[in-house]
Amino acid sequence: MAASATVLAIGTANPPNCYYQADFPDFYFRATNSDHLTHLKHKFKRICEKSMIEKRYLQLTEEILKENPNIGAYEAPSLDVRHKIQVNGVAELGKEAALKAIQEWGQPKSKITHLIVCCIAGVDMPGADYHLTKCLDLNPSVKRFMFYHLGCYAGGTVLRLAKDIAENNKGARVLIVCSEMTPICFRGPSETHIDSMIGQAIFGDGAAAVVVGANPDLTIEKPIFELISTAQTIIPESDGAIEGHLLEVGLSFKLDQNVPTLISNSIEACLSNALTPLNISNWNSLFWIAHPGGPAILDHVEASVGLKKEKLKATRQVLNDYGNMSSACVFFIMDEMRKKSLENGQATTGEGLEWGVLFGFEPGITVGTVVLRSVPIF
Ligand SMILES: CC(=O)CC(=O)SCCNC(=O)CCNC(=O)[C@H](O)C(C)(C)COP(=O)(O)OP(=O)(O)OC[C@H]1O[C@@H](n2cnc3c(N)ncnc32)[C@H](O)[C@@H]1OP(=O)(O)O
Repeated sequence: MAASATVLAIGTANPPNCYYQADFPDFYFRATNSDHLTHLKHKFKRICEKSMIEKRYLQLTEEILKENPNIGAYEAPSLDVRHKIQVNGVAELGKEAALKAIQEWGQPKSKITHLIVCCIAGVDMPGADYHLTKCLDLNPSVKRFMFYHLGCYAGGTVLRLAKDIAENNKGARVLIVCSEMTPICFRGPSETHIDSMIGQAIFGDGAAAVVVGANPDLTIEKPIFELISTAQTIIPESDGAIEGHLLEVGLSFKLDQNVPTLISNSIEACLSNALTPLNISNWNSLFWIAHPGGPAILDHVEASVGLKKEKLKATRQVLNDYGNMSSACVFFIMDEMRKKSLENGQATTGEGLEWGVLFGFEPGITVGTVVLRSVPIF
């Protein structure tokens, strides 16, 4: 095995409350006391129907919303209560995912040398990295990195950092935890802020954890994907297309209607930059792990680079089963892909293919790219 960093284990977790998309408009309008806005409810139903999501998991329940009506208002001071729910929530969900990853890795926690934690919500001091170190009983001297408020490209960002750490610190084993929760941005509907309603229709809660290390000891460790190279870029002329502002009323999202076009217009250049060094120019020869921002983005990407339908199968499956869980999504897709590859008797963890690409994107619009190499399945 080459010296590139490898993903050695993956764990995922979701809150227990499962919401079926078919029932969500009724729940959302009832729980936010908005049933009288019938025109908006019809529009929200249309958006949910087109979301290509079957179900999502959310920490918020009708009970919590009844007890804290300001969370369900469109615009009411509610940061304190949202914060209270999330500071513990992100650490607890992250812990569940981390324990699963550590269990799969099969090595003692004391071997974890670095911890990278990433979440949009729950900004606090000390941060979720501190709480996870404590509640996972990691070495108190574990080297910690905390990323708050990045958004969906962060899956690529944390892999880039983990790769650099693992390849430049002999024996390093890096635990990444991405824990994403939506109470920070849940709010009632508004006629003048349809893109906020799109967020309510697509975002879900979930956490993912992975262990990354270079030069794995193949007698006790089992690589899943190799991390070959990483890149990040800002899409031209995309200023302000995706924004998130943390306000007294919670996190307020702006999603321009041309986001799918902006992303799909830039994808070819990102692929060329990442894969020309490997002499790869046939995008259908790759396995794909694309952050599922929304079905329109996936459709536009497919069309713009001529992808065959099956290329985004794992991505679409995760969108269908969990919605858009921001930075955690790409790790759910990695997990789905390696499991399906095994189940289907394919030769590698990447649907039988050798090379793959991982994409994340976020406010900026920033695109993060990671070139992956699969591992043979014996
Ligand atoms: C959290 C992060 O950090 C990063 C992220 O992932 S950000 C999230 C990025 N995702 C997106 O921007 C969502 C991309 N959009 C989509 O996937 C799809 O447009 C969708 C699921 C929302 C709707 O599906 P669609 O096939 O496009 O349906 P379409 O009929 O065009 O749109 C449904 C309605 O929503 C409206 N709409 C769609 N996108 C909109 C937008 N960005 N702003 C306002 N309205 C919008 C349409 O005008 C339409 O309204 P009517 O029914 O009244 O005509």
